Amino acid sequence: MTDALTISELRIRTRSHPIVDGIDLALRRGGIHGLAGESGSGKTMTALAVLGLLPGSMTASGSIRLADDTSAGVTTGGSAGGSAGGSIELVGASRQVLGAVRGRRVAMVFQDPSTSLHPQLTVGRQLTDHLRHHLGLGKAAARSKAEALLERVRVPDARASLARYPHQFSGGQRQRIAIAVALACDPSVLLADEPTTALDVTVQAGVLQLLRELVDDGGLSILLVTHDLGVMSAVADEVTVMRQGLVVESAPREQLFTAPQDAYTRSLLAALPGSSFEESPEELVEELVEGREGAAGSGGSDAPVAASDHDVEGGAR
Ligand SMILES: Nc1ncnc2c1ncn2[C@@H]1O[C@H](COP(=O)(O)OP(=O)(O)OP(=O)(O)O)[C@@H](O)[C@H]1O
Repeated sequence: MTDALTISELRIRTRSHPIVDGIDLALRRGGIHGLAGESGSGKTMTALAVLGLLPGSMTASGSIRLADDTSAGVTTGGSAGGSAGGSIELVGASRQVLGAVRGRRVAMVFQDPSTSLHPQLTVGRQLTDHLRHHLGLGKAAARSKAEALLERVRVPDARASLARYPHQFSGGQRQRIAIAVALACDPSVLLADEPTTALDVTVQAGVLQLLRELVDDGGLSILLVTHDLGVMSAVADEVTVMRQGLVVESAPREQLFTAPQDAYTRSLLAALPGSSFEESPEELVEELVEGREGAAGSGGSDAPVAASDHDVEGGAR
């Protein structure tokens, strides 16, 4: 299977009405695929369907296939949830298959990092518990991997940070820590649902840059759910636009932003300040943040990550 995740004819419905009405989406390996669209269009439910985490009142049909590069596969047989032809079907998968996929092959980060962090456990404990439970690591190995994970997501002073509690970090650093937890088992796919929406504009850039770096470093593909097309323009390689449970347009970033085919996409883009898509994602992130700072009348700058997150010094109490 060439793509990291392939969604085909996905339908999600409650007893009374459709939520997602037959969508297709291919998340390329080593790419960021943006899922955009108005509130209620079905973006979050699409992401939750990947992990089999839809509300109990909803059912899914169609197909979500996850590339399976391991020789053993997740399970030994069966068509629903089985590993076949180098991929694992997630729609209708058994608990056993979903349990093996969640957190290990596919991880998720949410708008509010507190969703994934326990307030009364140190960051080190949360990471090491996770690593010991999922990867069976010993205490020392788990601690050293936990420290490496915090370094990977650029939390300053990783070793000392292991002893701190989530409330001792700023919002941006908490989101980085939530990303570290998500990456603990080296998933191939990260579902990021509005990961920067709750953050200050200056902090958003650092987190977006981190997502880009994680993908560029190799081994990770990201489905980035956001209503914010500015964020999309900065980091996504491809963008799918949803409206009322349907895909209205799906295209590479440049094409979508410079030659949108659909009237709804055009109306969303009309609200954005113009950008040149010849620039690198890093330049676009910078431009996005500068534009927003200007609009917000902020005097802040896109300083290096630790400073722009005004973390540890500014955030740790
Ligand atoms: N627990 C639930 N039970 C029933 N319907 C729900 C539930 N959660 C969400 N919905 C409905 O499902 C539809 C799709 O919601 P979803 O959260 O996927 O939208 P979204 O595109 O992610 O929007 P937003 O950007 O506001 O999060 C909406 O109409 C919403 O009202």
